Parts: sequence; C-alpha cells; structure tokens
Amino acid sequence: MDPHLESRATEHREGALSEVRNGNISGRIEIFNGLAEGNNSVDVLQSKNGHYWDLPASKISELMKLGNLEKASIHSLFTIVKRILDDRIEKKDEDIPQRVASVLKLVLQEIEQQVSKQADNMRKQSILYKSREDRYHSKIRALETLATGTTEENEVVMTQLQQMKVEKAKIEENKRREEQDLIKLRKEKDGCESQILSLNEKLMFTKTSYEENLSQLESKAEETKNKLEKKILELECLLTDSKKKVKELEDFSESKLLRWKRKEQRYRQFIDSKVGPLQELRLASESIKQEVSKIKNVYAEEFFNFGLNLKGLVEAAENYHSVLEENRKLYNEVQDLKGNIRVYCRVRPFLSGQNGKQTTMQYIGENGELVVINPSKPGKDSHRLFKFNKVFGPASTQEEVFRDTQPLIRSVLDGYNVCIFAYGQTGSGKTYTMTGPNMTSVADWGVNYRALNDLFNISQKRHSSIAYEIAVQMVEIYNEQVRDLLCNDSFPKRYPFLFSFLTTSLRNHAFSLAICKYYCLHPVKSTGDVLELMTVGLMNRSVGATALNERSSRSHSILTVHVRGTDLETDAVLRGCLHLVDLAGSERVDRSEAKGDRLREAQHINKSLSALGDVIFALAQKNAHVPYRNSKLTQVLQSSLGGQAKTLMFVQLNPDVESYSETISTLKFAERVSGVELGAARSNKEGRGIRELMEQVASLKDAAAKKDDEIGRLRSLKVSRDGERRSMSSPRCGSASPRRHSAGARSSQRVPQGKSSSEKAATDLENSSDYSEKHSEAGSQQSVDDFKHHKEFFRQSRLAVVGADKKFPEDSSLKFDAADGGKKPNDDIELLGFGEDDSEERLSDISDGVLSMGTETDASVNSIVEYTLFPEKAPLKPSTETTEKPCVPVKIPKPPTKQTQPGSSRSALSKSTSKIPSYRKATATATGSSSSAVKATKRWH
Ligand SMILES: Nc1ncnc2c1ncn2[C@@H]1O[C@H](COP(=O)(O)OP(=O)(O)OP(=O)(O)O)[C@@H](O)[C@H]1O
Repeated sequence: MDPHLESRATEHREGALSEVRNGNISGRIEIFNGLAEGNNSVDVLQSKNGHYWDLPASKISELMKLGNLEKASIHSLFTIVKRILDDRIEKKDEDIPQRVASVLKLVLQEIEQQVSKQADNMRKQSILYKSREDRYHSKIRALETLATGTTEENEVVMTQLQQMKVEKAKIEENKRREEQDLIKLRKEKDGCESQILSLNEKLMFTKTSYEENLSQLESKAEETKNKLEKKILELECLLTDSKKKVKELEDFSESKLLRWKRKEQRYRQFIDSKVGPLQELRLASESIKQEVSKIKNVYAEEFFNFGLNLKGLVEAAENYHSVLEENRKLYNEVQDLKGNIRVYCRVRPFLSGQNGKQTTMQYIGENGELVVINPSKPGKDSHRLFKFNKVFGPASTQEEVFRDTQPLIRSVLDGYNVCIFAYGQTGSGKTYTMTGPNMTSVADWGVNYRALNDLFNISQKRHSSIAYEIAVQMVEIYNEQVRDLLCNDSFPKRYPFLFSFLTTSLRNHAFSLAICKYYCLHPVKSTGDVLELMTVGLMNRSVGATALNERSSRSHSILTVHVRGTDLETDAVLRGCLHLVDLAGSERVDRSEAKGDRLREAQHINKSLSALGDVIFALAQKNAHVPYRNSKLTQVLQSSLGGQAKTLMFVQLNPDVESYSETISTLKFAERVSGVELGAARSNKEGRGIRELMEQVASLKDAAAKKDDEIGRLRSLKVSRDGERRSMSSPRCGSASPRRHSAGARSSQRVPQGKSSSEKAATDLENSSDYSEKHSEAGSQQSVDDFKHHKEFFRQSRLAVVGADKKFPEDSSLKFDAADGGKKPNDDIELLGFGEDDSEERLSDISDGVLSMGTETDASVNSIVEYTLFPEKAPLKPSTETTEKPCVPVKIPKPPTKQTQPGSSRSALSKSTSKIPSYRKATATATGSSSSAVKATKRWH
C-alpha cells in the first residue's frame, strides 16, 4: 500500500473517530434520518456500481482527502468505520490497540442499533405523516370543490369575515380598553366609595353641628329680632324727634340765612364806607415808614454813642470790682481786728438720684449773699436774705473752698490758734468739706488733709529760718465722752516711727513722754503720716445709722494740729494750734426718728450743739460768764472760741425743700455766730525775754515758798480766831457770804489731811482764786483785782514749773526720785492741770504703760497736751465743781474786761507782766531750785 495514502486513511479514521467521540454525529444522523425517510438526496458513497464501503482503503482515503465523504450518509460512514476496524483487527494492525478497536466496535454497534431504531421510528412516523398528508390533501380537494362552488359567497363571506375579523379585533381592542377602563373605574369607584364614606361622616358631623348652630342662631336671631324690634321702636322715636329737630334747624338756618344776608349787606355798606379811609391810611403809613427810617438812622447814631458810654461804664465796673475786692479785704482786716468769727456757707449739690428736686437756694452772691426761698409758701415772706463772709455754691470744688481758708490755716505757722468747724444737719456735707469723700484722690481732699499738707509744705520752705515741729491728735466726743481716736494698745507696734520719736526725742522730758504716750499726740513729718493716722482715726470714729443718713456720724470729731516753731536766729519760739472740727449732725431729734441708743446719741449731740450756741452767744454779748463747761465740746474748743484765736465756721446746707426748716434754723444760728467778736487774734510768740522771765518766775516761786510758812501761820491764827468768833456769835457767821463760805468749806474738804501748812496756804490761794472768779462774775472790782493778782502769781508759778521741767537732764525719769523726794513722773502730771480725780485715773493708766482705745478723757485733754509738748504760760486749773470759767491751761485767760477797766486782754497782760520785775530780786537768789517750785505749784492744786 502507498504510504502516503495509508497515512491519509489513518488521519481520516482518526478524524472520524474523534467526531464520534465528541458526539458530533448529529449532522450525520440527520443525513441518515433523511435517508430513512426516503430523502432523495444522493449518498456520495453509493454508486451504481455498488457501495463505497467496498472500496479499498486507499480509495477511501483519497475520497476523504477530496472532501467527498462530507456528504456521505451516516450509515455509510459507520459501515466504512466498521470495515476499517474489521480490517485493522484482521490485519492485527498495530496502529490501533486491539481492545480499543473492539470497544469502539461495540460502541459503534450500539450506536448503530440505536440509530437504526430511531430510523425505524422515524420511518413509521413518516408513514403516519404521509397518511395524514393524504387525508389532508383529500380534504383540501373536497374543500376546493366546495370553495369553487361558493367563491362569490366566499368572497363576500371572506370580506365579511375580514371585516368581522377587523371588527372583532376592534371589539377585542375596545373590550381590552374597556376592561382596563373597568379596572380603572373600579379603582375610582373604590376611592369614591371611601370618599363618600368620609363625606357621609363629615356630612353627618356637619349636619349635627349645623343643626346645633341652627338652633343657636335661631335663638340668637330670636333675641336679635327682639332687640332689633326694640331698636326699631327707639329709632322710630328718634327719627320722629330728629325730624322735628331737622324741621326746627331748617327754620333756624332759614332765619340765620336771612340774618347773614342782612349782615352781609351791612358789611358791604361798611366796607364801601371804609375804602376811602383805608386809602388815606395807606398814604399815612407810607409817610410813617419814611419817618421810621429817619428814626432808625438817629437810633443807630445814638446806639453807637451808647456803646461808647457803655465801654466807659464797663471800665468803671471793673474798677468797681477791684474797689469791691479791696473793700472785702479791708472788711476782712476789720473783722480780723475785731476778731469776728468768720462764717463760710457751703451748699451741697443734689446727690445722684435727686435730680429734678426743687432747691431752696434762690440766689448765691459773690460777696456772701444768700437768698433762701420757701417754695411751699409762695409770696413776699418766702424769701430770706442772709449775708456771710462767703457762700460756696453746689458747684464749688474742694480746692476753691480751701483757697479761701488757706490764709487762716497758714497763720497757725505764725503762732496763731485757729479753729475751723463744720456745722449743719446730717447729710449736709460736713464730712465732705472737712475730710472729703475719698482720701485716695487729691482733688477730693477736704480741708483737713489740705491744711496739713499746706503746713508741711510751708514748714519745709521755711526750714532754713524756722524749725517746725508738728504733731496731731484726733479725738471724738461721743455721748459727752471724749475718746482718743488714735490711741490704742497696738499703737507702738503699728507706728514704730512715732513711738521711737516719743521715746527718743522726748526722753529728756519725762512729763511729755508720759503724757504723749497717754494722749497719743502724734508727731508727724509728712502728709503720708497724717493720712495714715487719719485713716485710723476715721475708722475708729463712731458711726451710727438713722433714717436720715445711713452713715450718719453721731459724734463730733476733732483733729488738732500742734505746731511749734523755733526761730533759728533768735531762738524765739512760736506755738500754734489748729482745731479742725467735724460736728455731729444738727437736725432735730424727732425728725431723725431716733429711738433707744440713737435717741440718746441725738440728745447728747443736741445738748452739746446748744451749749456751743450758748457759748457763742455769751461771747457775742460779751457776757462775763461764758458757759464753757456745759458740754465737753465747748470745753475742748474753749481755747479757740474764747481766746485770741481765729475762728471759722463752715455752715453746711442741704438744698432740698424737705430740709427748708433745718436750713433756716442753721442759717439763723450762723447769722448770730457771724456777729460774735472774739477780739483781735494774738500770736503765741515768746522771745528770749519771756524765757528769761520764766526762769525768774521759778525763783519767785522759791520766795513764795518761803512765804508759805507765814501764810500757814496766819491761816492757823485766822482759824483759831474764827473758832473763837464762831463760839461767840455763830448766827452772824452763818449769814456771811454763802459763796465765800462754801468755797472755804469746799477748800477745807479738798485739802487732804496731813498736809503741811504751806500746802494749806496754797489751797487758800486756790480758794481765793475761785472766789475771785465768782466774785468777778458778780461784778466786784476789788475781787477782780485780787483775782488778777492771784492769777498772775499762779501763772508765774506755772511757768516756773515748766522752766524747771525743761531743765531736767536727759534721763530725768530716773532722777525724779532723788530730785523730788521720791515722786514719780506721774505724780507731777497733776501739776500740769489735771483735777485730782482725773489724775488718779490717768496715773494708773500711765503707770500701767498700756492705754486702751476709747479711754474717756477730760475736756482739758487738748490743752494739757499742748502744754506738755510745747510747755508755755498757762492759767491755773480752777475747781471743776464751782467755776464756769476756762479750765484749760492753754493760755493766759482774758481778765474779765467788763468788770475791770475797759481794755483788751493785752492791757491786762501788760499789767500782769509789769509786775514781774518786782519778783526779779527773789529770782536772783533762788535760781534753779526747781523742786521747791514744783512743790509750791503742787500745793496750789
Ligand atoms: N459739695 C459736695 N459735692 C458733692 N457731694 C457732696 C458734697 N457735700 C456732700 N456731698 C455728699 O453728700 C452726702 C452727705 O455728706 P456728708 O457725709 O459729708 O454729710 P455730713 O453732714 O457730714 O453728715 P453727718 O452729719 O451724718 O456726718 C455724701 O454722700 C457726700 O459725698
């Protein structure tokens, strides 16, 4: 066999087998089926000469190669495959394994069987189909015969059928649409039904509510109908009335119209008659205009001339002001000379929240005029005019107020005593003026701070010529008790600089040390010190609450500034004392609604203020008796009220209408105060001469001591004679001058048992003094002379004491024992003017070395301190029980001028000093014997 063909045959077989494996035999089966059903297609493997399976393998391979096997039937192909396999098996061809070939053979057999089965089935079916086809053909032929017979009918029927079909289609279409519509309608129907249901419900509800409303409306309608019927009736009545009125009005208007017409006629006639005169008037006005223009020119000329005159007047007015100013100065000088109490009035502004209130201050003049109006009593009497040295309006600043006060304050540095006090009802601005509302702001500083600041500044400016020492003291008078505001236990700890001042600067002056410690006289070196001290003082000040003023100060506060200046050239010493007093409110008790403690406070305040008034009026009337001792306030201020001091009173006013009556009484008081003449102020200067005199006086005291024995002797003689007389004629003795007698009796009580004769003599002197004072009040000239003699003697004695004190060596406190027979310094305090009772209390305090806050002091506190720190001439302290005369040993008291010859205190002083030379001899012999002088003075007390 050709190898090429062989390989092709193999390929073909393998391709056939792979097709069989893959099951790709459907096409072949179809072909096979086609054959089975009698398909006439030609089998390529079938020829007239037989079948191709008879062909040799090479031939088959060639057919395959050419693609002729494509159209071969399956049966043929199976046969070919079978033959090929048989052939291979027979030949034991190695190409196909035996077993595979046999399996394939089996598969092929199986496939062949099934294919043949199917072919049978298909043949049967095709036979069946063929019979059916025949039957159909016969039927068609029968129908065709029928159809040919009824063609026309058919055509008609067909067309009808067609039409019917179309119609049917349309109907179906319509039906479909209708069905859809029906579905829609059903849905709509459902919706409508639900709507109908809800509408029904609503309808029902509406119906019921409608029925209710209807019934209500019906009832209302019924009511309204009734009302309307009534109204209609009323309206009908009104209508008839108004018809009547209309009728009347018509009649009236007709008559009026007639009248107006008549009037119009008359006016027309009048206007016609006035046209002529009007024209004349026009002409006249033209001529007047011309005249006016002429007058204008004349007026302008005159106005110019007037301007020139006015200029002249302005110049004159300016001159007038300067003249006025000069007059004011002169007036002030006259007042200075007279020693009038100056009165400055200050009107407080309305406080915040009081805006829109009516003021009682109608006019405030530049020259101290003040017109007060009573708005509740309009008329002539509602105005009252007052005149003071100066009136400060509500807009005045602290600085303006101080500017007018400054000269007065400065005079303290020239050795004058000055007293400034603020008076007025609660809340009228006393504290504002004296202290100020706020210490931290310099612009707000009141008179107190400004005064001290000014004093420091000036003292520093003068330091090259005068060495000043300044000390302050602050006391409060509360419920008639004097309390030191700066003194308390912790004082030395809190103010070490002051304490060291007291213990070093004053250690050579034992009395001063003790008393300074006690009274807390605080040396100050700067405004800062003062601010600190005053803060303490103000904090300690008693503050209470009343309905009128929440922070109403219920006490009088007194800030005292002591100044001592030593002239560095002449050694002359001057002393000044400045009292700055913030009085407690002066309002009436009933108005402040005070009760209990507040009432007591108010009563004390009123008492002290009326005592102040009494003193001032006694001074104004130049009474011999001035009731200083009626209150602690007047006692403390005594030196500044009655002495040769300069006194200024700030009268504080509240502009409120409600305070009108208080304002008037305050102003009346102030008016009377401004009339008080204290006498010309006098400077406290002491030159070398005076100090020499003081030394001489010390020696005089020695001489006086020598006389003590004699006096004692005389006294014992007198007592024994009195005893004799009393035993002889007691009734006459009883009728002797009761005052003198009582004084004597008192003095005998006061002289302690076991005193020496000289002490008794001193007591006599005191009694004499007491008597003299009383007698002088009664107007006895002789007694006054006695009094003057004794006073002068006493004054000299006291100066001697001071001189002696000054001479104590550095550590005098240690030497007291030796120098004064074992007496302690506090024993000697008595010498400085304390009463016996007072001294006892104070001595115990001083010996303790601890002083408690608020210790009550006597009115003489201030004076004692003055005396102690800056010792000077001082009067005796008279008996506290009997006299109304000054008890404060600050100054030489004014002799009772009325009773003696008319003249000033100066004359009395010159008289008293003129006696001094007569003592000088004694001084020469007894210089330096201070201890005896001390004894003498002690006995005096
Ligand atoms: N000139 C003034 N300008 C502004 N406010 C003032 C003036 N004077 C007083 N005031 C105010 O009026 C009030 C009362 O004043 P102040 O406390 O000084 O009255 P007072 O007379 O001292 O009262 P008291 O008698 O209770 O001590 C305070 O609030 C104070 O600040």
